[in-house]
Amino acid sequence: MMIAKIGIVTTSDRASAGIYEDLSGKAIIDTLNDYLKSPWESVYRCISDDRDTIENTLKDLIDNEECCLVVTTGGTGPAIRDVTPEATEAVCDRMMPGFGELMRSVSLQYVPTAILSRQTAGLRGTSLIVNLPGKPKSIRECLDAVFPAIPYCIDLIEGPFLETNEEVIKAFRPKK
Ligand SMILES: Nc1ncnc2c1ncn2[C@@H]1O[C@H](COP(=O)(O)OP(=O)(O)OP(=O)(O)O)[C@@H](O)[C@H]1O
Ligand SMILES: Nc1nc2c(c(=O)[nH]1)N[C@H]1C(S)=C(S)[C@@H](COP(=O)(O)O)O[C@H]1N2
Repeated sequence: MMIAKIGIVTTSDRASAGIYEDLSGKAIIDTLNDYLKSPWESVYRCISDDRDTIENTLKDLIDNEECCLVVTTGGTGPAIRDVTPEATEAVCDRMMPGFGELMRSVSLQYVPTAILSRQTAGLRGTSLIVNLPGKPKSIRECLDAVFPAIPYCIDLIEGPFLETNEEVIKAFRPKK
């Protein structure tokens, strides 16, 4: 069976400088370990909120590491240093706006400031990039909402077959 490589990118000036531990990157890895039954391998990066660094990291994870999926955390808000959505859009050839729409909508159940996240998603060639907010607790809140559609999206871009632990999260595949 093909092992899916999944990129995890934390963009945070403070986590990358070691001022605090990167709990959000860890939360992505823990969540994917919970969700996925099929074998997968994480390729992890914790970087500053610098736009060129984010773009180069995303390109490296997709073009060289061959990740079928890259999940980012942080840098989606309105602060001046928050540029993850712009970096994502710059490296993608097609955007997937439904991800941001759904995550913002679901996140409103948890925080009234959900609308402050400009999180998006898009395709670079045959890889999917999904932005999550920076707060550790937002990771599961957002992934629980959008992950059911991710395995089918990866099927459509001809990536590896992602199988989930159905008691934790059920992947929805409209066509067999
Ligand atoms: N990767 C992370 N690991 C642990 N806690 C985080 C992380 N990212 C954000 N947080 C927490 O969430 C709070 C708000 O997140 P926010 O995205 O504003 O981070 P931030 O302060 O912009 O990070 P930075 O300024 O270092 O890039 C932070 O103050 C921090 O307590
Ligand atoms: N699910 C969820 N979404 C959330 C949050 C949260 O706690 N949970 N925090 C919001 C806040 S306070 C901000 S400022 C934005 C942007 O966060 P970021 O700059 O860390 O990416 O995400 C928003 N979306």
